[in-house]
Amino acid sequence: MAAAMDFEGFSSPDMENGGSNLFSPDNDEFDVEMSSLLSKNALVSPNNEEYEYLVEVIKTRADEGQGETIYEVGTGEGDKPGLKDEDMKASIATLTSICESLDLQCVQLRERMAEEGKVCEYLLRRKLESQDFMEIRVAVVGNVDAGKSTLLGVLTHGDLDNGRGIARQKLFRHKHEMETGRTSSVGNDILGFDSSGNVVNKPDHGHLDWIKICEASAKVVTFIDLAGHEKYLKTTVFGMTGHAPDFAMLMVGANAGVIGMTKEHLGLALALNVPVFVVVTKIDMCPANVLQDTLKLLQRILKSPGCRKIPVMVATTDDVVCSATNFTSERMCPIFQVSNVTGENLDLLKMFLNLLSTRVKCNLSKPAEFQIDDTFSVPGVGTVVSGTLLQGIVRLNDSLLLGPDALGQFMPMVIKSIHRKRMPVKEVRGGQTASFALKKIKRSVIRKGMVMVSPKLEPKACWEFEGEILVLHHPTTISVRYQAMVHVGSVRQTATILNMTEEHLRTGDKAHVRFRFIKNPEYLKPDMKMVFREGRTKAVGTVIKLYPHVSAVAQNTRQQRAAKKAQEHKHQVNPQNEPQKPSKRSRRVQKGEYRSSEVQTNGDLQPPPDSAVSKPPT
Ligand SMILES: Nc1nc2c(ncn2[C@@H]2O[C@H](COP(=O)(O)OP(=O)(O)OP(=O)(O)O)[C@@H](O)[C@H]2O)c(=O)[nH]1
Repeated sequence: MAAAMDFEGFSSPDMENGGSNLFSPDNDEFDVEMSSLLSKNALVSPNNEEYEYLVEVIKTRADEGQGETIYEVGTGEGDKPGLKDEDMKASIATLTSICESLDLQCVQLRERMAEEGKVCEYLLRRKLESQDFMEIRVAVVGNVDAGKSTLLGVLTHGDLDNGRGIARQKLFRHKHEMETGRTSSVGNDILGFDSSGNVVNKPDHGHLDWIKICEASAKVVTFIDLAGHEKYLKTTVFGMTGHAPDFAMLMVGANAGVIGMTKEHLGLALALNVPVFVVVTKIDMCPANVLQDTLKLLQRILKSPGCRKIPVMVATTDDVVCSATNFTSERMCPIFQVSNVTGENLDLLKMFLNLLSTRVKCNLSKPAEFQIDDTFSVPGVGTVVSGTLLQGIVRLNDSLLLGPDALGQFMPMVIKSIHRKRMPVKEVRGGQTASFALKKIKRSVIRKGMVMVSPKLEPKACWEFEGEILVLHHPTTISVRYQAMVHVGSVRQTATILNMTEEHLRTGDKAHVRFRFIKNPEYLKPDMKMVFREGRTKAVGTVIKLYPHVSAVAQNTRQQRAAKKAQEHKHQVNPQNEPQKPSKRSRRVQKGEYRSSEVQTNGDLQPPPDSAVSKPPT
């Protein structure tokens, strides 16, 4: 039961989502007597025992795919692919009945003729409660004017563009963006799909109600719209690191081609291990020869030793199913050609987005770890932080630690309310983005790069860390004491090179480098991907070692004041009961280290009660 790969030069029997063979003998629960389950006829007329086993297998696959899987009917181990019409009918009936028992929606994706008959692929997607939905994050990158905002406007609002920027108007957030037509900040737009894969976005007078979209969706794709202009590169890098995208959508204007920041953005996605797919826009206004030149150059760049990608042109629904189910393999790079004005091929792109499955394994059993990417002050609510829950589960009223502050300390805080895509919820799970309202925390104490973690993690901040880096570009040489901006997760801070394994680094060099943040200690973890940049200088790499700073948990100021007051009160009531530790000077006086003339009669130098000096000071 393996999905066939139609693409030249690319065959991956070991696919992560669709077509993976769960009946393989490696499966622990595999029973040798059930070898019939490996056959393409497994679903034709299973007996009770076989049926139960099939239910279990499909349930496991759906669980592993966070609620969905792609299932192929008509292929089997050692069999020539294809089923006769009658057998296919019986198989589909069995599959439908299994899906009903598991509350899965079963939608046919494609049917093809193989050697011995038909092969069909189905999307099995769990029908989720209105409060729950799967989440995919797609970073949208590409050079200025490639059509990023326009495509997002068209996809999320359903109306085509006029070629003069009408679709993007719905997305701009700042007045200057309206005036210049340029995106400058990280923006989010959502596209919801129901369990059958239909788009649920229904704008009301141009306005999208996020809560309605989420309630009607089984899967929500969040687009992280990043700026294309070089002067906003810092924001773009932050979007790619701080917003933890599952995929990157690289946009290329067909007529302009691979220009400006296109290669830069592609390199960034590659460095951060984010799988990329390409969307070539404006095919309605581009002469055929120019389009061909753009596609040729694009393919050449993707195949080059620096990228090592396998470009796949997506032109049919078959191509969509194959590329979506094999996309997480990271080496494959699907290429779409669309027009935001005529709508050509937008259906293929939507189908592809609907089939994408999240890359991030959400470790729900691990202690919670939330990466903050923004803060807000909401009237009547207070301080709100937004970001991504990297692991664990966070529920209402949970106590977490917020930090690190400038001293590297973490402050206890309580979750007052939770929103997912503006919808109030009771909990959020690993891999999902959310906003939390925090009890009694001022917005001014929070900065980007801070985290909120479970106290079980015993978080430690670090001023210094070691990274294994590769210099992608530097006009001269990098040496010790060089300073540049480090991006790791949502951390964005200047760091100095303290030392490194090479004396100097030039373009193309690799080294182990020890960095020190200049302003605040930060919460990092080994294996995080990092970008180190300043102007045109760029290095990418991985955090390999941390030098942890203090691991203190700060009391919040109100608690501190209350504790201090209680202490003072105790002393006033009966100061003799709990003598204070004598000062260094009074201890010396006690030991006769000072001459009597030096002894003054202020309280500090009064001989303390015996109990306080019973032990020699250490
Ligand atoms: N004819 C045609 N015009 C398009 C298409 N897509 C976008 N445009 C036009 O191209 C121009 C630029 O599009 P934008 O969406 O602003 O480009 P962008 O990539 O978001 O640019 P930045 O936000 O500055 O990074 C607008 O005038 C759009 O109307 C298309 O498929 N066909």
